[in-house]
Amino acid sequence: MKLSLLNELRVQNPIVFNISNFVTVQDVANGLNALGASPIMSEEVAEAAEMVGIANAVCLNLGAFTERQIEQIQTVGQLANEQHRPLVIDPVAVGAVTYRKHVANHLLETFHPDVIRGNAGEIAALADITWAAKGIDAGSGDGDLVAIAQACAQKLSCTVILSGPTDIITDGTRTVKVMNGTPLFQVHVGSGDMLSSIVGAFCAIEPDAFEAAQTACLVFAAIGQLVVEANPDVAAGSFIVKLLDALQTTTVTDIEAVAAFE
Ligand SMILES: Nc1ncnc2c1ncn2[C@@H]1O[C@H](COP(=O)(O)OP(=O)(O)OP(=O)(O)O)[C@@H](O)[C@H]1O
Ligand SMILES: Cc1ncsc1CCO
Ligand SMILES: [Mg+2]
Repeated sequence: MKLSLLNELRVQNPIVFNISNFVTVQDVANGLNALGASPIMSEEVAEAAEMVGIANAVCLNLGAFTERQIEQIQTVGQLANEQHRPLVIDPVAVGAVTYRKHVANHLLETFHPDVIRGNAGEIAALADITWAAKGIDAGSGDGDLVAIAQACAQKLSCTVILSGPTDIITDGTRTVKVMNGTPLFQVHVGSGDMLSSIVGAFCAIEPDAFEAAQTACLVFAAIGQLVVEANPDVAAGSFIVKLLDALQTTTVTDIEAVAAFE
């Protein structure tokens, strides 16, 4: 685990270009900014090449696309591959809505992501494994989550993060589990979207996507856990405010004190 990447991120202030969704775009922008990266968003395909050109990483969130945005997402994904920018995909609700699964599968035939970050329902759907996803949430199933994440990584030849109470990070061969976090992440819509964009920020400074992904998961989950440990009465509303504060102020030493991974 390369936790020192957090210090490098704060020095390098990488630009992360996000196609976000209208629900959580502010969380994504402010989460990246607080942590020490430089977010930029765009919904216009005409500026796609220039946007990818200035970006150090690209994160494509499939949370609320329109037909027109599918074209933009495809163009940006292909440009990221051509211009060798690290590419992260967040396949929101592909386990619950078949249209989204078809679109995601089509997009993944047109470009290659370095990392896919989703919850159990989303990763199972991309791996074609049966799971009862529930809307944007993970839902329920009785499969082996490590096997599901590895199957998805092998099928799509990329690093996969299956997030939840334990985050599973795998490139299909190597696998790490991050046990930090807090259930409060689940009561803030956008926690997952923030994590996906932060994975992009770490990929901008670490060429090994598996290393970048696991560090991003530990940093984000541990910071959320530290917020709750320092503020036992925190609840849905104040959690996001304190989380943004902590993304800015938490140090590598603070994270090392609670880090739980294997
Ligand atoms: N029960 C839990 N306990 C601890 N941490 C959790 C729990 N559930 C989720 N997390 C953490 O929340 C973050 C977001 O992951 P999650 O799997 O909830 O994303 P998601 O389902 O895509 O969320 P979103 O609602 O934003 O789409 C991760 O850092 C994960 O470790
Ligand atoms: C609630 C919701 N609906 C579409 S995207 C989104 C935010 C989680 O990504
Ligand atoms: Mg999500």
